[in-house]
Amino acid sequence: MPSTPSAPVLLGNEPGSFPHSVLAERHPAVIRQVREAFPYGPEQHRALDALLDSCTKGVIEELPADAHDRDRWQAWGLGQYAGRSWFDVPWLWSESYFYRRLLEAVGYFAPGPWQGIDPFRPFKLAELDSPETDEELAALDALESEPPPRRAAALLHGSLWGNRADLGFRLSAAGAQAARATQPAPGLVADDSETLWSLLPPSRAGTLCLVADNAGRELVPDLLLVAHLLAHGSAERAVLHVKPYPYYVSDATTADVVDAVRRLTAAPGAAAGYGRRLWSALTDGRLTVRAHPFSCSPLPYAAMPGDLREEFGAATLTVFKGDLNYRRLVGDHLWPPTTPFADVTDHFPGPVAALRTLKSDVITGLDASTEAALDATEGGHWRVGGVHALIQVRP
Ligand SMILES: O=P(O)(O)OC[C@@]1(O)O[C@H](CO)[C@@H](O)[C@@H]1O
Repeated sequence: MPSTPSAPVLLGNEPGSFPHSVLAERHPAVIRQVREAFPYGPEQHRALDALLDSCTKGVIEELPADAHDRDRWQAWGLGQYAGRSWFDVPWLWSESYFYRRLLEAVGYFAPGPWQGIDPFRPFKLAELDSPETDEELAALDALESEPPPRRAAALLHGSLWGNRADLGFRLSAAGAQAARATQPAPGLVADDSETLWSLLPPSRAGTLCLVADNAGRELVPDLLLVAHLLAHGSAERAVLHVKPYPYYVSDATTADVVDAVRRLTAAPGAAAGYGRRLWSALTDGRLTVRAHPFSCSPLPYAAMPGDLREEFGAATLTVFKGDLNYRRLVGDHLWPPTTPFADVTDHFPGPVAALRTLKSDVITGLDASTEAALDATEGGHWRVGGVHALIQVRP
């Protein structure tokens, strides 16, 4: 990336900054929420107390000697960061490690009765079963009479704005306020959708990779978009990348994909048809689910391993959903907002797109006039408020 100016890596150690608020306020709230959602035993409560203490006042600790993924975390930088404050290491690293330690505290990894029990599942299911989801699915009926390109555009926007359905974000006051302030639908700060569609013509054979973000009300529209693209020949195959374990509260795992597809098949109207098509695409291999360990890595995608690089390199297009995936795609730096998206993604091995609502300080690819207008009307809040969105593509 020779022409890209360097920019500072985001850390969480500046009081008053968004990253600091996530470490100091959102993480304790996540611990509280999880503790209240399950009848955990004394050992788990003690482990949650210890994590709360460590992540707010203590230092990053090594994983237990017998942890199944100790070597992996060493390779991802644990040796370098152990002993340092959670606030002084790269913010992305600190957040990812928090979720890893939270799962350990509730017994998610250890053989025993709590192994594999997703501590965020009650919140994800509540959202999937909500009346809002019913309404969104009912809206599909009206789309049926639209010509396929208009339907595709509507489904793309459904998937994009579905990214507001992020349960971690709603844990912070700013997030809740932003969700209220978003009526009617706010504008896009960058829109490369024409380029995106040019990479997915109806006759094109090829593989679409979609790197999913949140379960529930984001994953459902993601799946609807994938079903449409498969049905209309824009992709011969699709690969849905999900998280291998629960992460950032509402990130989608394989279990969440199953819940979402079952929700669709059981719905009335057109939604059930989408569900049946997805079910058969999963069954015959046109749609596959991948849960690569790197999906929960604390590192940017520039550092992805060879197998993933090969896979993305062979895809017609890879779509990254959501704020965190955007941070990992472009690098978690405080870039000047006009830094070209093509420059910060030139490490990526194939055509790549980002669909994201803006919920953190990282931003690239803006016009100078757009940046100036946003700053003038909203101060810095537009970066983190979840009110704006972008569609960016590097062919
Ligand atoms: O990736 P998502 O679900 O769109 O958003 C993730 C998020 O809520 O969590 C991070 C802070 O904890 C930020 O990247 C962003 O605010």
